Amino acid sequence: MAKSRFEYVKQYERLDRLLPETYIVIRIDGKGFHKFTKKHDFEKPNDLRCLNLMNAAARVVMSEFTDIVLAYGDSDEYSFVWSKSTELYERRESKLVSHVCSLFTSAFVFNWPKHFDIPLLSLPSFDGRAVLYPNMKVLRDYLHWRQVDCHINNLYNTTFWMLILKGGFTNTQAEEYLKGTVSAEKHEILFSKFGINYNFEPEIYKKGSIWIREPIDQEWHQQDKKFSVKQKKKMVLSILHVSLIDDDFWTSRPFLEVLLQ
Ligand SMILES: Nc1nc2c(ncn2[C@@H]2O[C@H](COP(=O)(O)OP(=O)(O)OP(=O)(O)O)[C@@H](O)[C@H]2O)c(=O)[nH]1
Ligand SMILES: [Mg+2]
Ligand SMILES: [Mg+2]
Repeated sequence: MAKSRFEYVKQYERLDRLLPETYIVIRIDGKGFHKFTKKHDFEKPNDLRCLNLMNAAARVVMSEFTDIVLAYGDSDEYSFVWSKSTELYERRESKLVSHVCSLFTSAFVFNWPKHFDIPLLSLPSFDGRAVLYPNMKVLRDYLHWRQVDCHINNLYNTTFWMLILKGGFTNTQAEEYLKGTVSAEKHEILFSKFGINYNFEPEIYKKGSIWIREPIDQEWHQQDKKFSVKQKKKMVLSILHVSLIDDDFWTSRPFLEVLLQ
């Protein structure tokens, strides 16, 4: 078929194939969730309904894109880690990022009524970015970074909101009170003022959530070779709230590194 004289405009499009043989991480983050959570009167500092909804939306994304091996989420963000060898959409960044973002958002909206008994009062949206990591060390350090961030924020927010909700502090007073305090001091404030042992706080708040694709057959847990497509299709998605920084997370699940290849 003859090309139209307008066809030349295609040349203006940009190639955006992501570097091969690198781990792709797509991180999405809620737009203006400070305002969104206020509007929907979320519980402070953690609203379990929202965390469950975020986890449900992440599960939808992982079910749709089987080259995502694991995902880590906390607060209003989620990181999706793809196998190094994925060739989905020829690794085109805009295709991958926009699909993940829009599917996550529609799953969040679609599943809202299952988690909240109030209607949605504004339209949530999520930004997205792809970052490439060249080896397992940096990939693991990336996940550690997000989990440490979750821990630091949660310890701060738990102490901050206790001071306000139970301690009678104003926002400004609580902020001033916590300025410059280290972790141990926040633990101490929680314990001495409110009788809270931070270590006993729910793991989902302290560690965030991790979805993994997991073989159901125990033998596959030991496998150090590649998985067949048939085996991959039979895998299940499991959610965990554990330390990613622990070597144990990886050594007890050797199939993850195989899937990530
Ligand atoms: N009360 C409450 N607030 C939450 C919860 N989860 C997230 N948030 C709010 O969402 C915000 C997320 O932080 P950010 O992603 O840095 O900020 P943002 O307002 O979404 O702004 P942008 O991401 O830059 O668009 C937090 O600062 C909280 O205000 C929750 O479970 N309960
Ligand atoms: Mg946000
Ligand atoms: Mg955020």
